[in-house]
Amino acid sequence: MTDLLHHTAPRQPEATPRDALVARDVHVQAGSFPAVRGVSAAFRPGVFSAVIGPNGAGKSTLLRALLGLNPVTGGEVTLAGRPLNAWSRAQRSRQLAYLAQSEGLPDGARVRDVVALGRGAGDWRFGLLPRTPWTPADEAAVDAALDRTDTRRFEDRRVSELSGGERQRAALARALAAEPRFLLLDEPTNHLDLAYALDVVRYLRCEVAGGLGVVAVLHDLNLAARADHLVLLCGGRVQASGTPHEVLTPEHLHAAYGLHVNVVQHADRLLVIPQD
Ligand SMILES: Nc1ncnc2c1ncn2[C@@H]1O[C@H](COP(=O)(O)OP(=O)(O)OP(=O)(O)O)[C@@H](O)[C@H]1O
Repeated sequence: MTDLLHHTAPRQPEATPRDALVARDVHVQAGSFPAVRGVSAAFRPGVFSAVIGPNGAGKSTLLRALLGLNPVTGGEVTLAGRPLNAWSRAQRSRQLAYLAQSEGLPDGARVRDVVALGRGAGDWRFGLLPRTPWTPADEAAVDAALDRTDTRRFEDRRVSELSGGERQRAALARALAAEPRFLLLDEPTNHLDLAYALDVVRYLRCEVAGGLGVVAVLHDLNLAARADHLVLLCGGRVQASGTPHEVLTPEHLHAAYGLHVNVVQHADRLLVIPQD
């Protein structure tokens, strides 16, 4: 526990509030490979956390363990102080939303119907089933998610007619429609141009300001520098965690990526520039 407090937010008196999503000494096997080896980290509502690290560091495996999708083989994950497996699947899915790396969306469906899936209105793999009863609160949550991701203007278009960036925003709207306490995203800016990638980060920042806890796996360190809290993984272990200033140091990045980098302050944030 002491170690956990030290790693997460050393200057904040309440590093692990009661409503946090917490990994304590978590180990996860991926097949026979120990992909996550003793990770401790606390993720809080109202905080934008990013999990960074080189390819194969264990980022996706950790994210799936935080969602209860990968069983932990040691340690535990707790949500609001209760072990994740003490929550029913339905309770858990109301608290934790997931945006996977390659989010499969039903090509033939309208964007609005896809966003409605976030309310549990069916599963596209089994057909778009209307949720019953469908309430005004469900309708309002879909509207709000469309507005907050700027997807309402194409709510009647079919997924097959969207660009990659529009598709990603529709997927984000679907996740937000669930009104989760935490949103966990695996490389949400993958394949997006700079403008779309910044849009996604901007939308996430707004949600965080409204109290959502965001945990995003990010490869782009200059996007990750916009997060509040970073966890740098390497070889399945935490190399460093804390604020961007604490984590994005030439020493930590050299240890994790084997690269020499310069880290400079630009306006109100850090820029990581490889020397090679
Ligand atoms: N089913 C599996 N069987 C064996 N090894 C696996 C399996 N799934 C993942 N691994 C290994 O576990 C390690 C961690 O994988 P993971 O996908 O979590 O890493 P990552 O940090 O998300 O990587 P990337 O940035 O490349 O997406 C990798 O070395 C990977 O090869």
